[in-house]
Amino acid sequence: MLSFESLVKRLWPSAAYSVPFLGLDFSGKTSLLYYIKFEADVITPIPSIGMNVESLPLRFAKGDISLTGYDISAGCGGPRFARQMARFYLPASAAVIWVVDSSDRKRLEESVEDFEYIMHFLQEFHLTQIPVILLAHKSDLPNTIPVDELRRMFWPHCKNHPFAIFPTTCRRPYKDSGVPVVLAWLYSQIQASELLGKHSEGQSSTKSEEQEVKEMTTYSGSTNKLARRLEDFLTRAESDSTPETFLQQFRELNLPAWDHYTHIRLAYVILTTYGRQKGKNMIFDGLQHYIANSKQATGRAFHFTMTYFWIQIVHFGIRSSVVTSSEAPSPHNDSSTTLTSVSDASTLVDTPGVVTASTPSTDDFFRFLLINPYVVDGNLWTDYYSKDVMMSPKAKEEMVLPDKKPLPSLLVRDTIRR
Ligand SMILES: Nc1nc2c(ncn2[C@@H]2O[C@H](COP(=O)(O)OP(=O)(O)OP(=O)(O)O)[C@@H](O)[C@H]2O)c(=O)[nH]1
Ligand SMILES: [Mg+2]
Repeated sequence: MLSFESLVKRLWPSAAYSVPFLGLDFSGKTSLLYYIKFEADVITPIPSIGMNVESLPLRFAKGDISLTGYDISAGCGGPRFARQMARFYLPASAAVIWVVDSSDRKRLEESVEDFEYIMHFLQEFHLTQIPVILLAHKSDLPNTIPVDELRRMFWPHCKNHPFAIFPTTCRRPYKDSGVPVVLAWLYSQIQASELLGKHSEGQSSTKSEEQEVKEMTTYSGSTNKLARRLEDFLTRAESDSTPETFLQQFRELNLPAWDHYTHIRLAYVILTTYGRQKGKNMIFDGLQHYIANSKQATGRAFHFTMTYFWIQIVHFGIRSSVVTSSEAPSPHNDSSTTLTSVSDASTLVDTPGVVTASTPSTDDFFRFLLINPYVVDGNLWTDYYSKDVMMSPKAKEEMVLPDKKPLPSLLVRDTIRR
């Protein structure tokens, strides 16, 4: 069984303080994350799936601090997906940032309800020292909900957490956006908890591993199907063979299993090792060969659109897993680019003739799963395709576009990166 500490160490390998941006969909989490990173409103976000993870090196008069900011979106797994995933991510947080779209009164109750769930979770896990920051976001818009009203609604759920509420916006110059005040408060809280020895390391290590495991498995709110599947995937990833052995097994028609986990790992290992252009063809050809020649896949037929769909989803997830410390010019940090990720993004560029292969480690796949938990959902395609379209003879033979919504766009992801 996996402990929180091991999960988090693999997810955020550096020593940075991890800070999740949580809140309802459309509240502005992704916008804020990149606004902080670039000190400017430079991205056009699309509804996120999975997570966006960014290094945020911050500079203050009293010293520097490195945060790993990430937003967990509701994503493809349904509106409750993010909160069901909380148990995997929150225990090592240095703070929790809850984003409210203060211009949206209609969804206020829903936001309070989800916030209450997260607070309840923190209580249950005795994570009561974690500072909680509520952002009354989109403060540039007219008729926003007054900060005092938000305080009255949210604060009672905060119990003993250090709590603060700030209006913020990404639509004003950085210095007038409210964000610098938020970060200064966060910095002071982290400093204070360092002095008192209460940083996450101390918080989670005060419990025995046995106690953690028991709580993980018995917590009433966290028993949804996808969370259990993620746990199952992570457990399998713990004891996987090396990527080289795995590829060898694929070539020799001798994979350990023929199931969703194996297919996702296959796409991941091939795309990260060979890049998208070459990898995509290897997956198409390799799967057709496997299905035609292996008893393991007896009765299965190659499905072109389904295969393409998963290549796209896994490729998108690989892009999301790249954490950089300063890959774009940031006023926080002007040192040269350093990639600290599972795989250098350049391995994935479709540039003919250029193959900058790098075989991922087993840990990399583990981390990929944590950042992109939605890939565990074998029915994810139903978010994009109707059954009639996906199961049509045409879709089995050739690539058919989704009829419900467009596939996640790699171009948008790349725009964010620049
Ligand atoms: N007026 C205004 N709009 C904002 C602000 N911040 C974000 N938005 C817009 O709000 C919308 C939602 O922003 P996102 O950053 O995608 O929200 P999110 O919480 O990440 O949404 P999901 O990924 O779906 O969970 C986008 O249209 C943004 O441009 C802001 O400060 N002011
Ligand atoms: Mg988002």
